[in-house]
Amino acid sequence: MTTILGCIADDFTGATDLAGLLARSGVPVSLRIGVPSEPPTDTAAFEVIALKVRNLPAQEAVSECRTALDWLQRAGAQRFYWKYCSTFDSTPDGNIGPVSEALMAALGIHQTVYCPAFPENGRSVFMGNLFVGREPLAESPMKDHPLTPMRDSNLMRLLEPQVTKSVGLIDRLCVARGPEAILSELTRLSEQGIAHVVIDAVAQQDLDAIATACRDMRLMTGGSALAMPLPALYKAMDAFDTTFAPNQPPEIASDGIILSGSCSAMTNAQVAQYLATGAPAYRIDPLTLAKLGPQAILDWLVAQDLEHVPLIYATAEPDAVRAAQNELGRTRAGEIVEEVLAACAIAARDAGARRIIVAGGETSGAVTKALDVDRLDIGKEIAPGVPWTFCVSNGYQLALALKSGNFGAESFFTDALSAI
Ligand SMILES: Nc1ncnc2c1ncn2[C@@H]1O[C@H](COP(=O)(O)OP(=O)(O)OP(=O)(O)O)[C@@H](O)[C@H]1O
Ligand SMILES: O=C(O)[C@@H](O)C(=O)CO
Repeated sequence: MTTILGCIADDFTGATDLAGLLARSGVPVSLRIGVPSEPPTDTAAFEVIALKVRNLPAQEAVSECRTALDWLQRAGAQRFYWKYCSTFDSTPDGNIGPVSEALMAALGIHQTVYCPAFPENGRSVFMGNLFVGREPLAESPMKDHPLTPMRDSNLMRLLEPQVTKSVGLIDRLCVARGPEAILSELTRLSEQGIAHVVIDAVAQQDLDAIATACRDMRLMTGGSALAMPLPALYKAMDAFDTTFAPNQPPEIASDGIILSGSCSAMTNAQVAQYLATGAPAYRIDPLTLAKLGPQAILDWLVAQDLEHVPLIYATAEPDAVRAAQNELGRTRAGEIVEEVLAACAIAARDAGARRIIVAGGETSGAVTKALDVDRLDIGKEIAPGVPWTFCVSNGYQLALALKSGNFGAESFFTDALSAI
């Protein structure tokens, strides 16, 4: 099937989030892990390429995203979506802005929109400021993120140092007037040379209006929720054939493992709640790991009964994360944890785990790469933005749930296990 929308996601949980929200419309969605080495065949109407580029140097991120764009263009896509985090995770160097500008240049377009709002998960944008629940981004737990601490809530100020062209805003007052008002404001801003337009949205109706206004844009950028209305809009435009057979989820054995590398406030609460169930658990201390290596963790894992779905976690409160980073450096602390959780995923799979739950985007990237998975099928949504996915790793059929740090209820881990 010719691809209608080609999507590039900057991390793996972001990719499953986007694929899950697109799949809510019942359309065929294919999720590729990394840019496929083969030319496109057997493509879906909606293709999502999961990359791990959020924390790379900007030039490397740009180069990977350009390669993804080329593949999606070869799949026939005419419209594209650049998916980043609903909490706009980035640094002054990027990578949201540099990738947008590179994709715009490659597509020969002069304007795009930015909207990370995801109202179902409490992310809203008002007067260009991003809120997490009722808190401005910079006052939310995101201020302590281990890799991209967010210390400003204003999306224009966050984006400006990342791009070379001008940044503007379409505010909620305009969005509330509907798609035509949004379109004419985009045109007015374009005439003023504004290339990067942040758009307010506090509710899904706002995102529906923005998506309607922008449905013909060659490149949109944002969180997953802005993309969610696109399948229905394209169907209404007769942009693709809507007859297809839905996939049947495979039967998956119940042995499993939970690997948590996210240190978000929500993951801390989810880990605490899972520990309270009495499930077997191992806490990774990055300082001990750096000193003694991973063997003790792997030995513990192979001694477990995977029917009880053990939890291995480095999840910690901000003070403990800072202490590890002060000693090891931010990048090294992150890397050694990701490496050991990736090694645990392989060991657990080889010991019979068929349900693997991973918390954290970078962590999910490391685990999925280690499992050498190249494609995920999208299954049932466990929580908004977190579907079960299915894949084959080393000949084994696995179910993977890749949970964004902040998503899911406190009972997420038990919710996931009972949703399959
Ligand atoms: N105790 C710890 N000390 C220092 N770094 C840690 C610790 N535990 C985990 N990390 C690192 O913190 C980073 C967490 O990022 P990750 O993307 O996995 O989670 P997240 O940001 O909460 O998730 P998402 O991107 O989906 O919102 C990883 O690189 C992980 O290895
Ligand atoms: O948008 C989000 O919050 C998530 O999909 C994500 O990108 C987490 O890394």
